[in-house]
Amino acid sequence: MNSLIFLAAGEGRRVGAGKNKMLISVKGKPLVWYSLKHVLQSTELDEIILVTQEKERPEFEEVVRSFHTQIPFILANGGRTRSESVRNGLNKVSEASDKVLIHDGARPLVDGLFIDSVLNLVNEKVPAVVTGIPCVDTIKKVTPEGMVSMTLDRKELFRAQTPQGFYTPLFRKVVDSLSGDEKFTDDVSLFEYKGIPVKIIQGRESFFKVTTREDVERFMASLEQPKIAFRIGQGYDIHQFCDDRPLILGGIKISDTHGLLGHSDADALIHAIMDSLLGAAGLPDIGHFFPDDDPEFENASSVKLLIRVMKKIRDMGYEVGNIDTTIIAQRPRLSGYIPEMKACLSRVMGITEDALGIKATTKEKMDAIGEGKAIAVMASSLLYRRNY
Ligand SMILES: Nc1ccn([C@@H]2O[C@H](COP(=O)(O)OP(=O)(O)OP(=O)(O)O)[C@@H](O)[C@H]2O)c(=O)n1
Ligand SMILES: C[C@](O)(CO)[C@H](O)COP(=O)(O)O
Repeated sequence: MNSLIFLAAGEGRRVGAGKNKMLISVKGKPLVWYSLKHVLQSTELDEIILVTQEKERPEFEEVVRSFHTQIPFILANGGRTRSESVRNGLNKVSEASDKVLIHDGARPLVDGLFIDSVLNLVNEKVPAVVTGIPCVDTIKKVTPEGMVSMTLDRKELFRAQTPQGFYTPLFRKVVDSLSGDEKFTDDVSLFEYKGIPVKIIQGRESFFKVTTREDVERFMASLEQPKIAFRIGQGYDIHQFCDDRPLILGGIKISDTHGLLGHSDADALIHAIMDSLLGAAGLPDIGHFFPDDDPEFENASSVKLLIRVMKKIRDMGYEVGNIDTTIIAQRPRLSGYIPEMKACLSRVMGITEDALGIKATTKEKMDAIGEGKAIAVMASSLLYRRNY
């Protein structure tokens, strides 16, 4: 059985809102609503121990009711310190609990899948797991007089976050063995103090704790922007056949003659893909970047142009979700070449083969393409960008 102790009994003095920061209203909902919403995305939790100050209980109960969740919520009284609140919460954890997580309610952007992955790591042999962020700043140890006494080796330093997970029977034992006077600022410290190994895994910056007024603003700003921006784009290209050029499609030479007419190597598949990528990124088309009267691009390899387009979109922070294409050609028969095209283009674009669709069809002998005078290609791309 999996339990989570949800800490919400602080005063929020450092935020200075004149009330518990968990009850600050953000877009019409108390901050605790966001934390609980994310915690409730977990599929592994069997009970939540909600630790609150007694006088604030009704407000928290109202938030819990609003979720209409099946997970039992058990209420515990907050203590004078965070550690005391943890103790009180632990006293309410069910006897049958195997694993217990402790989570600061003040980390509203935690996610349920992450909670589940911490739970899955904990067992009798790995009895304590802490999440943290490797330090990127140089860390100074300082004296009370404001002088630097030493510089710590940041390679060995992590900033601890919650959730922190424990094998419940051992956690109970450790908590019972302490006097309660020890000063710990997080929960795995109890295990470190007792010499019990603690595993650390990487948390996420987004799980920051709302501690100051700036953190409240950072949280509000995070609600304004979508976490992932998706962009779609389409591309189309058509080239006439000619007798005296090689036929190159998808970066693959299909024949030495009966190729396509064009300023570059006339690889219509790559051209349509490039236009779809550029369009998705809101950029002008390939004619703008690789003009057909510029000698630089005469007989140019379209693979090389594709590399340049990929760099442009990656520089803007975009990644390819997937690309789908249809080659419309009456001749030659292309199905045998498609695996090679996929291998070549996915390598060039740095995407997996399953992110690239290449299909071929004919025009049933109708119109110029159907008469074998040209090849056309349609492409669609999905780009995404993470907003941090
Ligand atoms: N006696 C306490 C103190 C803290 N917490 C909870 O522990 C988490 C982390 O604590 P902190 O950020 O220090 O919250 P506050 O104590 O509310 O803030 P402050 O120290 O600024 O007063 C918060 O979710 C807080 O509600 C708690 O349950 N009981
Ligand atoms: C547990 C903790 O969130 C890990 O970073 C942190 O130590 C809590 O400290 P606080 O002073 O109670 O906010």
